[in-house]
Amino acid sequence: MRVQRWAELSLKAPFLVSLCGKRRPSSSHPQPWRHVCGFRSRSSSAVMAEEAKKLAAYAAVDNHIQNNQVVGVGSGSTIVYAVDRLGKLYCKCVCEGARQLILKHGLSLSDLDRHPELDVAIDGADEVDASLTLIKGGGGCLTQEKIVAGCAKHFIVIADYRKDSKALGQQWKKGVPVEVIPIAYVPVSRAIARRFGGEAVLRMAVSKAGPVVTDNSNFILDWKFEHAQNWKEVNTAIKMIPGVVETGLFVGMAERVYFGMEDGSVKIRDPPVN
Ligand SMILES: O=C(CO)[C@H](O)[C@H](O)COP(=O)(O)O
Repeated sequence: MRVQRWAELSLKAPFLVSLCGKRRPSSSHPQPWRHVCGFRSRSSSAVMAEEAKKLAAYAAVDNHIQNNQVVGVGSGSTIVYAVDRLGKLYCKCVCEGARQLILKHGLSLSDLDRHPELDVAIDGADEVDASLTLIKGGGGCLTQEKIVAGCAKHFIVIADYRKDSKALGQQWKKGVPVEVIPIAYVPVSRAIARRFGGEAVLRMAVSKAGPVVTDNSNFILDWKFEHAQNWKEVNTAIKMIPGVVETGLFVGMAERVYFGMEDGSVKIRDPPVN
């Protein structure tokens, strides 16, 4: 589908569905969006976050993914809905964090060895600012997700309304995840705090003793920053600290973000035109 460049556009579900050219509302069915996409009636109360995730995921898949494409798939609770929607297509998925989910939906699983270039990648986010800078890594998969997104011709993000921010830190209070080589976590934590302020705290596991260990056998620091920064510069500078593997700052990567909104609409945000 042709990607149009709207600065920001809010679509009601029926219009969106018709825009996709896939499920044109039929006059014989007064509320087709309820039926086809599981949307709530527009007259009902505000949609819950879970339903908003689904709205965003379905719209993004319908608008950006076609049969026979190779698709990078992230992880998290929002991506579950995207995989559900992908289940109706024939495509190959490259994904580490949600392998079982991909297989469960009968989708074919591939990897970056066989497909180093992806047609599109789709993923959730913990927060999205006005410039489409993302915080990711709440689930600890930031490094693999950044690699997959970086291999894609188009990187599309899906989120519910709670992730929509003007500036990072407004909504997501847990800080920027930074994946570190285990022996380096104390020096890296001190270096980040000294250079950029705030506090970088070792993420502890919930159902086991000790720190969270990533899929790459590393630790995660959650950097609770104090104020807005130049995220591109900060991302580059943190990555230069010895022992840092990757940061959860995704700067200049997302091509479009779909937010499922409380009123049942889907809001699309593209990067600002400079
Ligand atoms: O970055 C991620 C995992 O590392 C997720 O994409 C992010 O945490 C969003 O998750 P959810 O869709 O559950 O809110």
